[in-house]
Amino acid sequence: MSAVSSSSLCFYTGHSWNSLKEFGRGRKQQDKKLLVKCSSKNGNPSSQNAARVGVLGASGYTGSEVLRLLANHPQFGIALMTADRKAGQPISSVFPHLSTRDLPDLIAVKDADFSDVDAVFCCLPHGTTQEIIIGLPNHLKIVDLSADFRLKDLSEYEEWYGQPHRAPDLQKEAVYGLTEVLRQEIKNARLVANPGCYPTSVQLPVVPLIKAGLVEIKNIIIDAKSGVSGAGRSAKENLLFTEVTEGLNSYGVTRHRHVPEIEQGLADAAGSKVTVSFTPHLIPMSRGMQSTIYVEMAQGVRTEDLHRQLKLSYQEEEYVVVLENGAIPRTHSVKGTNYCLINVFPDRIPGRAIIISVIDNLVKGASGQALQNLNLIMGFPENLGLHYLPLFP
Ligand SMILES: NC(=O)C1=CN([C@@H]2O[C@H](COP(=O)(O)OP(=O)(O)OC[C@H]3O[C@@H](n4cnc5c(N)ncnc54)[C@H](OP(=O)(O)O)[C@@H]3O)[C@@H](O)[C@H]2O)C=CC1
Ligand SMILES: CC(=O)N[C@@H](CCC(=O)OP(=O)(O)O)C(=O)O
Repeated sequence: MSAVSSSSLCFYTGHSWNSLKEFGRGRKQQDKKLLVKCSSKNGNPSSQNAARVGVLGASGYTGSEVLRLLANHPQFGIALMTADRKAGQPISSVFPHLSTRDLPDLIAVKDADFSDVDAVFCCLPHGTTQEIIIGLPNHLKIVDLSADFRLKDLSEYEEWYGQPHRAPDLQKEAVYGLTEVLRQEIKNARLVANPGCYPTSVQLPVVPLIKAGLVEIKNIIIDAKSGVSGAGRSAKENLLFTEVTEGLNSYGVTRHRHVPEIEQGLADAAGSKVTVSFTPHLIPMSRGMQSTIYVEMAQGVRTEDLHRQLKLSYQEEEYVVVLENGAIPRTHSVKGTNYCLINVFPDRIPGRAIIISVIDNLVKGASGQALQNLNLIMGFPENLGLHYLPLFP
């Protein structure tokens, strides 16, 4: 846990939750000190920025979120950006919303020189990622947002991603980046495999309950919904406005590539194999994700026990917030932020519980968690550059 003191601030968004922890006085003072060290207000890399960062795939959705977060980061300067089809274009034309005084108007390049760069966020499609990362110089710290280095078992990678892994040695070195669960390992990593958005929303509530032996590892059912930005920015027919709006689309039914990632994380918590039912859905909103998770409780366990355990597990955490009894997590409450909100409800079927977990797929589900991880690797407070309140409505 970073050296953050967080005080509770009460919010009222039409629902009775009040436990979203907000920016404590201690943390603001700490950030002020760091800001004094940073000469460049506009995010340009300067000798006084503590680290020079590259963003690979800066013209995509997660790349743009990394840039937005870096604009507000006192210690990271943006040293370079890469793109594929959009190489040669300035960021102000690729993302007009990012053409502000707080970001340098860098031109995206195809081939970059990394000699003067300390770390990269790799926001590229899976498959392409491993080919690019294998050619990067060894001095670079890498946070990879793709799925390429998440699965420890290479035969599982081949089975679910349809091709053999082409960087097996690097895969062995990678540390899975579920920050709240693997913080100590992440601190010492050179290559972090940032988790997928659905796996983040599922593992954060379920891992502590499995570790505590409060839920059975059989019969876990996950019904998950994602905003359309989860599918990336490149044009696809099934993502046209007309295809997506005013409807709900299930996809990957019985076979989505996040199944092995979820099962890997839950099996690590359980110490034995876990099999889940997982069905994702695309819903007509631009960002946000909800996982509704149905679990069977261990003999004699009640939902109050699950709630108490989650509160305990996350009491020191800034970004995972367990709501008060009965409060329903809403995607609106996390939009644009790095928070994961969780709550637990009794099912009408005796012995079962319903867990609801919400995140912003582009922030805690991708770029925000990636920044949390790079902060840890570079020895900065974990929450640096992540101080965003929800965009509501
Ligand atoms: N969107 C989300 O919610 C989440 C995404 N992820 C993962 O993060 C990664 C990035 O996702 P996202 O930002 O949504 O994807 P996008 O499709 O929006 O962006 C992909 C980026 O990669 C670049 N790119 C594509 N092909 C190549 C190539 N052959 N060589 C170099 N650059 C290339 C694109 O450049 P150009 O624009 O010029 O073509 C673009 O900058 C993916 O692996 C994704 O699965 C993880 C968690 C959540
Ligand atoms: C809505 C949508 O299409 N979502 C993506 C998941 C986004 C993500 O987390 O992908 P990675 O595992 O590649 O990082 C999907 O279902 O494939």
